[in-house]
Amino acid sequence: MIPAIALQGVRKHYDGFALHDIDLVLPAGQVMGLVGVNGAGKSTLLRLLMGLVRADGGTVEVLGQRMPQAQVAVKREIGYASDDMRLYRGQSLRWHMDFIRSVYPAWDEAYAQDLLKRFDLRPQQALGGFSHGQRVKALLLLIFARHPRLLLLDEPTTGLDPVARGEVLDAIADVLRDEERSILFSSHNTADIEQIADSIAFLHGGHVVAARDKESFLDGWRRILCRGASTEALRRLPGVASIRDSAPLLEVKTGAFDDATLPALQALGLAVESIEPMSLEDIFITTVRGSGNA
Ligand SMILES: Nc1ncnc2c1ncn2[C@@H]1O[C@H](COP(=O)(O)OP(=O)(O)OP(=O)(O)O)[C@@H](O)[C@H]1O
Repeated sequence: MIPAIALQGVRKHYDGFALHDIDLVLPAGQVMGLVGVNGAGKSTLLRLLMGLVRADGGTVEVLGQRMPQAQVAVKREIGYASDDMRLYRGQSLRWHMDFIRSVYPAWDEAYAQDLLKRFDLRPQQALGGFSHGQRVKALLLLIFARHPRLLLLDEPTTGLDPVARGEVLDAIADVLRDEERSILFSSHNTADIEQIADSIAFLHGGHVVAARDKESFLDGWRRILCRGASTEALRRLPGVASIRDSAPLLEVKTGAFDDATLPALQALGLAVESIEPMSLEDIFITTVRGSGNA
């Protein structure tokens, strides 16, 4: 099946910032979470996918078509939510719904009505009077109700209160339940990503520092406490990303935990005291600190 997104060797340079050789594939029907701190390059990557900016090198394919060349055709199939999207503050949500309905034959009014209720939005109210959370939900409603094949959501949950966050995440999860839709969404909130993503990419300093499916991310990382001394051989063990000496124990974080890990530690004279899974947030921070891409 044609992937929803395929980036190969993509580069983009700005004064003081660059995206470096980005390779990323989002299979059709999956949700990918793009995690990165402020300024990591998340919005730039999404703009490249939308054809809003042109890459300096590499290839960008969206729904099987080259971007930005195919952007006119492909954009009809993409729902893009970001700060770049300008809604008319003086017009009501109903006005926006009618406008999009007139342009997109796939507009689903019953679904739009359902989302109005779930998001507790008043369609006659002018958008200028909406709170930030209401504006985000209005934008998502306008996108979701036209059933795009691919959703590109740039930090859809940032700045939302916990209730609104839950509503938005549930709505995103629902989009996938009914049909074969693909979603790429960015966030610096790892909890949101953990909740709904099938795969995760960490972006830092313009590099993809890790990209895997969620289960293998969580399965592969462990925090191991042991007794013994840190050595060069320990630092060189596959996957070891951080070693902290908090005497009398040594804390080792590894991203390549498997059956060989404990025998390897024992062979170095370390006595393992405990092995704990790691949260996605801890995995992200450890990966970023160890990436060398400040
Ligand atoms: N058009 C542009 N011209 C010059 N620099 C740019 C441009 N667009 C983005 N940048 C720079 O690229 C870097 C990455 O920005 P980007 O918005 O992609 O990051 P981000 O991960 O989305 O950050 P945030 O979480 O703060 O939104 C920043 O240093 C930004 O200043």
